[in-house]
Amino acid sequence: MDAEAISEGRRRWQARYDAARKRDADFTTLSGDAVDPVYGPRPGDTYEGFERIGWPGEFPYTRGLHATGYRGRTWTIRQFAGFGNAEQTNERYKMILEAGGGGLSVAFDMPTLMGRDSDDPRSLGEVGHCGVAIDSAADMEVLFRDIPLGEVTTSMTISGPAVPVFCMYLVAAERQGVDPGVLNGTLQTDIFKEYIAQKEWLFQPEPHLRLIGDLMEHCAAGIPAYKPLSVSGYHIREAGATAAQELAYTLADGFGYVELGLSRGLDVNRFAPGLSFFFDAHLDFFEEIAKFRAARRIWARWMRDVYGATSEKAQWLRFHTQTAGVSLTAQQPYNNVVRTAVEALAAVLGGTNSLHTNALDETLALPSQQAAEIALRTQQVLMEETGVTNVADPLGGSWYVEQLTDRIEADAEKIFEQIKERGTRAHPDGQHPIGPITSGILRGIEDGWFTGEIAEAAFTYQRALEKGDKRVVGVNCHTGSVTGDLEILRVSHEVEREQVRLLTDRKARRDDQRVKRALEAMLAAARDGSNMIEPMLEAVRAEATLGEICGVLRDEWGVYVEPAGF
Ligand SMILES: C[C@H](C(=O)O)C(=O)SCCNC(=O)CCNC(=O)[C@H](O)C(C)(C)COP(=O)(O)OP(=O)(O)OC[C@H]1O[C@@H](n2cnc3c(N)ncnc32)[C@H](O)[C@@H]1OP(=O)(O)O
Repeated sequence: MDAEAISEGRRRWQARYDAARKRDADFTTLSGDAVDPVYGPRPGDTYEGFERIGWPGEFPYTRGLHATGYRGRTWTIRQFAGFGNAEQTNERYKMILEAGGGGLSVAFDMPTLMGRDSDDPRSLGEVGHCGVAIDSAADMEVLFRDIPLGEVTTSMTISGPAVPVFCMYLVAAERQGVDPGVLNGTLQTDIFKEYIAQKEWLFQPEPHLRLIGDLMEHCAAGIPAYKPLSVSGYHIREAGATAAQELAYTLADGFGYVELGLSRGLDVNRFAPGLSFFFDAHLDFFEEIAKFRAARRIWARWMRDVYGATSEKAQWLRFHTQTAGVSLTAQQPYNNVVRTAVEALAAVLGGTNSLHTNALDETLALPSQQAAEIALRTQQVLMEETGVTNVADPLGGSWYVEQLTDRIEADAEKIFEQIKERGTRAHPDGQHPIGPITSGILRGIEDGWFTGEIAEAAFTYQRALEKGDKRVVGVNCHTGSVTGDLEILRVSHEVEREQVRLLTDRKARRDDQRVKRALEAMLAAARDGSNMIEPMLEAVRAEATLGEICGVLRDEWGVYVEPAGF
């Protein structure tokens, strides 16, 4: 790019920056020196390929979505939390908000994640263990007691039964007197990554995608600020994928949902802002920063050039990051605070919009109160003390980071080609039921391609670790010492007994006929192809349980069985 074009871009950025609101904060260095909000080539310099880097706040958004970077708004501190029953988790949320957490993030227990009630025989021993137990709208009400749903943005990590859980959230808002139309938050929903990596699916992919389409339609029409999909690379990475695989599979999944929206006749500029992303921040500091920068650039380009998005928000890739759970070690667990801080810094330098930092004891149990607080404070130390919020994309222009960004982008593009090619093999006539990328994803799930590729990458890493080529402190080098007693959070089995008692009591008090009629109406919608959200909401209002709703749909659509692979 020639010097004049670079200067022109800087002038555009400056105008945007000047017009935008900045936080009332000190943006000087620790020594008191002024720093610019962004740095770029010196006046008069040329820079080949600068259009791929650009300025924060403009296409292709490599350097961030906002001209002001974190000077306008810092990232959201969003700590993933939930355990025991709704009452206990509600207490933890109040602690998080009081300690300065910017938003909430619900972790559900395994029965809830699998669409089962607490009294289901398969739930035995799991109720309230890896998250909070939610059986019906009444639990959701307790979960958010004294927390104004119209004001706090809440993320819910749930995918198989995302839609009925979302309906419970809407009903909890109604019961608080909040208009559901003003809700802002995120539902994970992303089912592709369940088939690809995390394996918490319920139904066959096709009917499940139809249900997601209903959700997208409902939100685009009536809950404009809500993000009904958090397309997740985190679980793909944690299963052993490389950085480029994490990026490519996740963005491809995102393209799949865009194709789903388009196939339903929705306006891309209206529904695409409802797609957000969720990535892992692993330990290779620069590779992770490059991954985040490449993610924004690829997404913006595909959204504009392939899917015809013209509005800024429809081209934006917004993402939440969680530090890598898989990088934590049970050995010398206090070192995990350091690992998490480094990973969190990579996320911030990569311009994350929202962040969860893991607690040091998470390889052993759910976080204790103290470990959860240290994790939260880690973000606050980065935010308040280090100066990283002063300058947008401070590593932009680094030869290393720019080349890594280009390389990861090129690797991802190769993977998109492989996915597209699988789609062509599935539908050689070019008649894709949803879209070409979606056909490729569905074929890759069906024939175990994604799982195989991830397993291969995980195996390669494990072999390198065992040979000692890759080193982990406390595990295969510098072992011994740094011990100490950790307080371990244990969830009492009493929680399960109490939850089952509550559920039995609620079922005895509800109007069973109303529940039956509502479930039948929902089934009728499942069969006639009409949007299922309203009838599902009606069932939830009648206190139909999650297990009942998912049970009806399981019977109708069948459960998914994974193909065996070696
Ligand atoms: C591993 C575990 C498991 O499975 O067990 C999990 O999955 S845990 C998974 C947990 N998942 C999560 O927690 C997902 C969290 N995701 C989210 O919160 C969202 O989807 C998100 C990534 C888009 C972040 O949303 P957010 O509200 O926190 O942050 P945003 O970036 O959207 O910022 C909020 C508003 O401020 C605006 N804003 C932000 N920065 C600026 C700036 N510098 N200048 C001007 N405006 C700004 C945004 O445009 C937006 O407004 P406007 O909206 O008007 O544009």
